[in-house]
Amino acid sequence: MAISDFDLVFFGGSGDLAMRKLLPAMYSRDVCNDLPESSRIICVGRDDATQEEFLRMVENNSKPHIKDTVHEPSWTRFLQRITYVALNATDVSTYQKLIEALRDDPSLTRVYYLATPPQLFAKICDNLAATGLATPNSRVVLEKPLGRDLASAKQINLDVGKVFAESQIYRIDHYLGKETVQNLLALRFGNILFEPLWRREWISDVQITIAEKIGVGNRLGYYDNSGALRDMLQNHLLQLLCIVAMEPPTSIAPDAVRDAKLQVLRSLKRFTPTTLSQNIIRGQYRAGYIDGQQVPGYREEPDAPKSSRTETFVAMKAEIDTWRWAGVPFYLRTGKRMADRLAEIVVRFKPIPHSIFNQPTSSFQPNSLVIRLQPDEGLSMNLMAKTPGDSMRLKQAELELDFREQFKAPRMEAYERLLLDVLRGQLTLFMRGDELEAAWEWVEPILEHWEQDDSAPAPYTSGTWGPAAASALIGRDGLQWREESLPED
Ligand SMILES: NC(=O)C1=CN([C@@H]2O[C@H](COP(=O)(O)OP(=O)(O)OC[C@H]3O[C@@H](n4cnc5c(N)ncnc54)[C@H](OP(=O)(O)O)[C@@H]3O)[C@@H](O)[C@H]2O)C=CC1
Ligand SMILES: O=C1O[C@H](COP(=O)(O)O)[C@@H](O)[C@H](O)[C@H]1O
Repeated sequence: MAISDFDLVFFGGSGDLAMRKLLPAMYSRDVCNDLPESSRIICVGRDDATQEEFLRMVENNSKPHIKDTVHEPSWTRFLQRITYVALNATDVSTYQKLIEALRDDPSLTRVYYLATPPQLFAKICDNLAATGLATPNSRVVLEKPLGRDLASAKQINLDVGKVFAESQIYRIDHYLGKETVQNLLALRFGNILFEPLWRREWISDVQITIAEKIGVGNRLGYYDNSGALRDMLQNHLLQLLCIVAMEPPTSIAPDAVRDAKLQVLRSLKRFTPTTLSQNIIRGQYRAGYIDGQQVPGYREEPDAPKSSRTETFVAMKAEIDTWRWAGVPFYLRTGKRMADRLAEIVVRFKPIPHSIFNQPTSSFQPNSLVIRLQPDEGLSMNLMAKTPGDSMRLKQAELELDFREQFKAPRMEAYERLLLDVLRGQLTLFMRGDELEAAWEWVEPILEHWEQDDSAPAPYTSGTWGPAAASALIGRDGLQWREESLPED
């Protein structure tokens, strides 16, 4: 679908996110000729920089983050789209500068992307309304964190909802922009093969892992107040779980998909005092080695509180109380400074009921489907196959689908896809307000439990797969995390 002419305003346009992700994403789409000729990008910050100074900042801080070789004429054209506006987003009297930078044409799409601390969302929306900028043709994009608990998420929904209709609000979860996540929809609902098996009768368990090698980097101020549960699990992991577990939506229309995801979130089994302590593990990284380089522990990171109890790792066993999923454990895990950068979903099927071969049933690895999001994007299906030769020996073999190899198409970063969707007015890959609240509602008892529990997160050495307790969590059910079940190289 073609994009019509737009003015895109990045509040926080001078910040880290805009420089590292948003502007490079817009350049990448521009170079592919996805943006209308006259469309404009307005970057807002407080700093009194001139247009020239700001463009130098973009040159120095944003251009290096473009993945492909920069095509200089396209880069020059891209810079010409950008206007820098210095204003204090909380001071309505400064918005005149923004009014002057915007084109006064109701046929244009107008997008306000709030890449600022969330404490500014309400004030920015109020000020946009007060200055007549919250027009019916405008859209607002909200960056995470979308709250730090249920009450603050509700407040954001309320504040933004006073000015913009739900159909104008785009809540970003960049995992939904990842190619494989959308491919999961294609796999489940574009094929007849999987859906009949996609249920408790055939699936034994599901593992979802997002492991990172990086530590907190320069985001300690934010992260120490957040932790892995708020930063990754409440949003990215739960969104992945929803797409794996949801009932077939009637179409790909935004509300059809979002209704189906909401149903999953509302069906997640609530934790009890017992399951809260048994089924959730939190950890914090200690010094160790990543790719042969020594790295400090979380508490030794610059500015980290020496006795911080913020979790940099979380693993849990979740369950979904529906006919389709009752009794199927969903193991979720995420952490920083882990052994590898890896994001994957592993769907394990039940074992065969009886062996007709001269091999015991226990020698048959149950089939599993591995959906890889990172580092590469693809699927692998593990099957039992006959080994070559004159004896009937069966061994595990892999059917592999590498999306990039298969389609030979250039890769699109998540932010590129999501920004295009905002500009097209396509809401399917964005969270609705009630989804956001349902996710917080489920997570909140965990946060409360940890607040009352004065024990520290389990330490784990950087460069490992997390605390031993995470292996014990899944081991209790006679299972292993996928990497633990793979043969050593
Ligand atoms: N950085 C990242 O990788 C990610 C960040 N986020 C979230 O995005 C948001 C922004 O993050 P990030 O870019 O890292 O933060 P930065 O601190 O780097 O940037 C904040 C931006 O907001 C602007 N800003 C702050 N207060 C005002 C104000 N009163 N008026 C106008 N502009 C203002 C700053 O402008 P100036 O400095 O000129 O005042 C700056 O452009 C945060 O909520 C963060 O949690 C989410 C995902 C990833
Ligand atoms: O939202 C976030 O995601 C990143 C990980 O994203 P990825 O696309 O690189 O997997 C994480 O590092 C960050 O802490 C979190 O805020």
